Amino acid sequence: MSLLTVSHLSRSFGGVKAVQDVSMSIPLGSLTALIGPNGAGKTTLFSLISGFTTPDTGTVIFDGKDITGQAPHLSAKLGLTRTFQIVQPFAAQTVRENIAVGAHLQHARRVDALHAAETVAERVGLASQLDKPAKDLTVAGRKRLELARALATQPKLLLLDEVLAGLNPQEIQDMLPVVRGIAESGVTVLLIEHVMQAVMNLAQHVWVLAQGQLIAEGSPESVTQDPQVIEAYLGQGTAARLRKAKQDSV
Ligand SMILES: Nc1ncnc2c1ncn2[C@@H]1O[C@H](COP(=O)(O)OP(=O)(O)OP(=O)(O)O)[C@@H](O)[C@H]1O
Repeated sequence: MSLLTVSHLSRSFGGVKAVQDVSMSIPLGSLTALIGPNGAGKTTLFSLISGFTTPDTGTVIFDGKDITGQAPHLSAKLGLTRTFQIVQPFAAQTVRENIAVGAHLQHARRVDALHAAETVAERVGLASQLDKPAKDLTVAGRKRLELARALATQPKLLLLDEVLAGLNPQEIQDMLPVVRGIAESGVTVLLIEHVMQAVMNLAQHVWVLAQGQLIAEGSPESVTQDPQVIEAYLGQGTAARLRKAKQDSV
């Protein structure tokens, strides 16, 4: 069953076709990844799905409802939440209070939101940092906080925008089980990621965007060997050059 169905979604900014006629279907309970070179349209696609940007054409159906162009807080209430590449916590507030902001979507009473924040902190490995001001967190801590705030809204679908960016190899290794754990708890996850090691490690299915268009999809192994994908990342003619280099070397 599809939890999210995007049909023929397009959005231009002036002359730039950021997203062009993109259609995709995200199965309930899946962990999939959206990859593509810089400027491919990945973040714009997230913004179109989550309601931060209105599409020129196309539709977004989430959990059986048409949410095209719907305000982000209404979609979040239905269970669709996204994170942002640039993490902006309330710096002077504690980690607990920051996570509670997300929890308030489902919990009207402050005491309940603060309590829910503690449970979520456990899930992302922030339990020991709950009383720290957010500004005292490391980059890796801030990434976990962003994840926690999103998780606290109790999403059915979580759109993760580069939660591993800026982390060192050890921090990435530490974060992978956190993301996998979220998916295993029943949350459907779609992640934008440049760290290919993480994509290969986590994703069951990969979507590839280039210049606003979906150019490939499939298993991580198949898309990374797709000539069109190699060209999109490394430039025209690369796939043929690589093939020739391989033939010459045998
Ligand atoms: N608000 C905007 N106004 C004008 N142009 C925009 C706007 N948002 C995105 N763009 C343009 O749309 C294109 C797609 O950008 P987008 O940020 O979606 O790509 P991306 O794949 O997320 O890139 P990256 O991997 O570098 O984050 C780019 O050419 C970008 O400059």
